[in-house]
Amino acid sequence: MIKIKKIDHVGIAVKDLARAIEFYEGLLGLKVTGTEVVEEQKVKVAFLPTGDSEVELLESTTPDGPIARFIEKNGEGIQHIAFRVDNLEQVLEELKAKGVRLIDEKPRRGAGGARIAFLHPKSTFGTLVELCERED
Ligand SMILES: C[C@@H](C(=O)O)C(=O)SCCNC(=O)CCNC(=O)[C@H](O)C(C)(C)COP(=O)(O)OP(=O)(O)OC[C@H]1O[C@@H](n2cnc3c(N)ncnc32)[C@H](O)[C@@H]1OP(=O)(O)O
Ligand SMILES: [Co+2]
Repeated sequence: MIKIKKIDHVGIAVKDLARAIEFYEGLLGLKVTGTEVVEEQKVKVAFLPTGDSEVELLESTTPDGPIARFIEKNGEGIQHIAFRVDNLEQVLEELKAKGVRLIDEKPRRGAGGARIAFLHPKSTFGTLVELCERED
């Protein structure tokens, strides 16, 4: 039985990370707790906690990465929602067995040492879903 623990983060695609941070920190009063480049995903990210969940701002590091492609098609905005789970491998196996289209069959390395995997929006009623497992 799959158990979603909480919304881990909401991923927001932006063109200019520094300028987006000026808004989220300067005007909304959130605080960046870490920035990091995740090469495999071709992104530079910043995390800003909001209560029990976080905002993840994502800027593309290349013109052909998933964030660049998303912005090209849709403009800036919410690109994915990430749910926290305990046993990612098992969750992926279970969803696959039930016919859900997985983008990642095996966990990949995400920001902050998390293990992550994406579900295809065609299988999730239009939202790109990230599953992630990490220490609290
Ligand atoms: C660092 C890490 C972390 O948190 O630790 C992250 O978050 S990394 C976050 C960035 N990394 C990722 O997003 C990796 C997973 N994403 C991907 O593999 C890709 O972006 C896909 C989701 C498969 C989309 O690929 P691609 O852009 O090549 O395909 P496409 O444009 O032909 O899109 C196929 C269909 O999916 C839809 N589609 C594409 N991206 C979407 C999105 N973000 N949300 C909802 N729907 C989306 C398109 O509109 C299209 O529908 P129609 O056919 O109806 O037009
Ligand atoms: Co994410």
